[in-house]
Amino acid sequence: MAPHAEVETGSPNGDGYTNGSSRAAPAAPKDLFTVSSPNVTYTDSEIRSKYTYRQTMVTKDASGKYIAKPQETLYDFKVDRKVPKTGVMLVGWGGNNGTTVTAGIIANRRNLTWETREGSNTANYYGSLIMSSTMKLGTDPETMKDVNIPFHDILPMVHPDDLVIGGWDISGMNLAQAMDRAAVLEPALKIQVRKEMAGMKPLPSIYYPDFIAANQEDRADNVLPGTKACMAHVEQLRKDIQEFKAKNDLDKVIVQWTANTERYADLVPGINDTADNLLKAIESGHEEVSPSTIFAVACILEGVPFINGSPQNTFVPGAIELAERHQAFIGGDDFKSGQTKMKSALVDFLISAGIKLTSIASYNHLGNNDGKNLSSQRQFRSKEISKSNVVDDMVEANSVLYKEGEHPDHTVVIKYMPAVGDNKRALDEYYAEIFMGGHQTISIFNVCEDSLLASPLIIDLVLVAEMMTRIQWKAASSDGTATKDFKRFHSVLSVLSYMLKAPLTPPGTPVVNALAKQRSALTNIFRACVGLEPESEMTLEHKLF
Ligand SMILES: NC(=O)c1ccc[n+]([C@@H]2O[C@H](COP(=O)([O-])OP(=O)(O)OC[C@H]3O[C@@H](n4cnc5c(N)ncnc54)[C@H](O)[C@@H]3O)[C@@H](O)[C@H]2O)c1
Ligand SMILES: O=P([O-])([O-])O[C@@H]1[C@@H](O)[C@H](O)[C@@H](O)[C@H](O)[C@@H]1O
Repeated sequence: MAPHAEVETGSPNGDGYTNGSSRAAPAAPKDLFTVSSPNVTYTDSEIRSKYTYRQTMVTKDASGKYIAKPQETLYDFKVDRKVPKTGVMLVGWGGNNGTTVTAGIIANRRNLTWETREGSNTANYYGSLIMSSTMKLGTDPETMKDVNIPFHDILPMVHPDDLVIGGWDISGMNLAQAMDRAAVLEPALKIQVRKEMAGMKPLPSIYYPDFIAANQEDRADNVLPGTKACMAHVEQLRKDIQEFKAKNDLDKVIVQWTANTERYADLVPGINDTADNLLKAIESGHEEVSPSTIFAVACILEGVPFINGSPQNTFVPGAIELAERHQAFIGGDDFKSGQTKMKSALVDFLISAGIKLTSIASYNHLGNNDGKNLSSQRQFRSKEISKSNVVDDMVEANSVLYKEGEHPDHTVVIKYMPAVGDNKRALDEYYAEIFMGGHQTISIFNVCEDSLLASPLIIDLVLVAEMMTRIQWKAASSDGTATKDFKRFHSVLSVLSYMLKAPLTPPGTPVVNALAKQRSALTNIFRACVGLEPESEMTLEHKLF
């Protein structure tokens, strides 16, 4: 993996920041590969590629027969090679995920090891697609074997060790105290990061009690004045971001919501249906504007990518329109960490194998604060939606098994059981019809250590969102004439879908939940940026000889 800058351990200054100002700028990573092609050029600052995007457009003739027509579109991609000094601000920084990902990055940066009863552990980024998975670069012509590279090396991405971390929380505990409260990490690890984390204190946040469970009130001792939307809150959050960026001498900031799951906001015409109405609603203090939407608006106006790791409908239509207006990046919803990640792979396998899944029963219980918040029906409803819709695209794509509107029974249950803490238990039963009236029953018992599964996703979401800010494209029209200037991808980053249960997509575009398809999309978009063809498993070189 490309080396990254040796950085000092930020000596915290206690006001919600690690002291990034003394940190060295990330060294320019040494390229693991270059592409030798007339369609790809490298300069010190950019990678340029000409990429032919091949699709098959399908129409119907008068008789109703499909007509499949191959179509090619030539794109120019431009990638900024300069890896920026990047900070991440977590909303809910003092939570289980926030403290765990912070400790994890510190431990990796310092290459810590710690003893447990099973033996010695060394810091790693397992569970991060970007940091711990590989992709096939190509084939060795001598051996005809695959050449695989670390996913992180396909494009000049930020290294998580170099991330500067800050954020907000309605709980005023410093990160060391909050790490103890979370009860996720081993004492032998905690003791090594405690000093640094003790100096990290979340910034006060906005708290509108009606949006999260009432049982969260006892944590809310670090809040800004005001319990409903106002433009002062938007401006304060923008100021927080500006100060974090300046104090830590950052080039980029990414903001992620890993705070509690909120209830859904009602979609109210004239209030949150358009960008202008949403801004007016904030001005007027409308009670249907949630804290997460306030954070989204602040980030959009500040030009900072905002990602929602929880299931609520943060991105009301007005927020999406505002993001499009400002060409700001947004992404969400709801980290896909354990039970649902498994589901989005297993359901894809079953249905694409022609097995008719007829029911899915997903039960899970957990004992962390997330579970406590989700014990409230309105907050659970947000999660139930995101956990239930994950099979829709796979079912709808198979008209052989399912008639129009037909789908498997699907139930989701979440219970709060304090005893198990962060070690969520997921129990699933998949019931399917198979050949000639047979049935297949798959029962899974899956202990998901929630925060240790979610933390690598938080990192991947930051790395991919930041990378997307350095990629631009323009399309040569089908007649080959050059078209408009370079522009960024659409504001809604559906490319983040692999890490999310309920992927947000540009209005009117389809939602893909199948895990393999999501990974393939991310992989092949990044490959296209360096002029490489999509990964194909055809391996004709092994078949046609
Ligand atoms: N595997 C996972 O852990 C996982 C997977 C998918 C989604 N999620 C979602 O991620 C979120 C965080 O999970 P967690 O386990 O860290 O929960 P947590 O309850 O431990 O942490 C949430 C934190 O948010 C803080 N908070 C609440 N409202 C806030 C506000 N308005 N501003 C700032 N801070 C606020 C709380 O004080 C708390 O510290 C939850 O919404 C959860 O549903 C978690
Ligand atoms: O990602 P996943 O394991 O399917 O879903 C999880 C739920 O099972 C769990 O109840 C909830 O607390 C987590 O926030 C997460 O959403």
